[in-house]
Amino acid sequence: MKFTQKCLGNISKMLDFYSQFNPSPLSIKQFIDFGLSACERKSFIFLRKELPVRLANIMKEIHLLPENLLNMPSVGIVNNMYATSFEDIMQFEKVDVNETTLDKFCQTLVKIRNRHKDIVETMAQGVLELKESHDVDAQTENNIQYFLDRFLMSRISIRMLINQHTLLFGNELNGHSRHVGSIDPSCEIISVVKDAYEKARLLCDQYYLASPELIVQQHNELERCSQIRIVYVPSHLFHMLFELFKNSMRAIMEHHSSNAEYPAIEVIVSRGKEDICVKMSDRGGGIPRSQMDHLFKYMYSTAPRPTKTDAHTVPLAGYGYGLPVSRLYARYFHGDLVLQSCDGYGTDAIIYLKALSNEANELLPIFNKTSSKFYRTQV
Ligand SMILES: O=C(O)CCCOc1c(F)cc(-c2c(C(=O)NCc3ccc(C(=O)O)cc3)noc2-c2cc(Cl)c(O)cc2O)cc1F
Repeated sequence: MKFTQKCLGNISKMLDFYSQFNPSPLSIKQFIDFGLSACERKSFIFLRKELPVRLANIMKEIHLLPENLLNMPSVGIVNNMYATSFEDIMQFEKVDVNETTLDKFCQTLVKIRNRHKDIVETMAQGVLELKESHDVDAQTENNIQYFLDRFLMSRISIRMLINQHTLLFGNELNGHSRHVGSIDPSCEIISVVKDAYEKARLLCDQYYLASPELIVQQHNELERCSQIRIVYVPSHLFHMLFELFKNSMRAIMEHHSSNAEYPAIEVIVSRGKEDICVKMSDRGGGIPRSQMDHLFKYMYSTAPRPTKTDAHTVPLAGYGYGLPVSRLYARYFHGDLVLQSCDGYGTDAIIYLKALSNEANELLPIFNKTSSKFYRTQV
């Protein structure tokens, strides 16, 4: 069914209302402080407004997408999912706060999280449908890059709010007693590095029957001899590191395919006054400077879906969104992920994280005249 015919029903008025508000970014410190006081009613009151604001902001942006993309079947599915989830939350807009509504709210959040769990793949399928059915000009490609960065960042932020509430107040056990929701107040970075390396090494050994070793060091400028720890979401850090290890291993194994020896991957974790950095260096042959930007492009990297059953699919290859999404995770709390490659030698990937939790604020896309203008006036 054409997108324009899709009936948004009575929610379009509420979408207009809630999209007038800017999302309210929270810092990791605020997440922790709130989580330690853990008041379910306050969380409910905050979320029953903030979740519709964040959903409405990104839904208004979906409606500004180029018609060609908007009418792709998979994009229609995503739009309907968001409309359904928006309606689910609207049920709680004016209800009395009691035990029953709090339990129902938690169940609704879990339902929404499950509904949206494959949205990245569904969106990637929509981009693939567009590539296969239309010529995509530079302006459309730019619009899609701009939109997907914002759409996927919005999704990270909505899942963060849902996870905090369901882990703090739902029946889910987060399995780590000291964690505050999904946040580890004392996340030991080197442990996450080693965990991500071992998981990527498993895939590498399965496909290449060998894998590069890991050399990891740390340099703590502030407290010389102690482990470098951060208040952070371990699953976000794992996601970034796992992606980078897969890419480094793929480059090393392909570049040294005729050798019996493989150069180790070197990781340095450093802590300064402002930043914590995780630098991953490999000798995988590197990429020409002219090709570097492609790695973060959704359109360029949208490869045909790797068939799950095809045993010969390179297990280190995904849908091509691994790197841009990893950079969004780094940027979500005002960090970054950058690549420096030396063609013919190897690649350094650096994850920058805010050392101080009060500076690690959510970076949220805001739907407004500026963002709308971007879709209309791209040259
Ligand atoms: O499918 C996915 O999701 C993973 C998508 C991603 O798949 C890639 C992948 F894992 C690794 C590389 C790659 C190459 C390569 O491949 N070099 C050989 C070549 C030589 C010439 C040219 C050229 O002329 O164009 C291009 C590459 N060299 O360094 C890296 C490299 C890339 C990243 Cl992001 C990293 O963190 C570490 C690395 O060592 C490229 C990928 F693209």
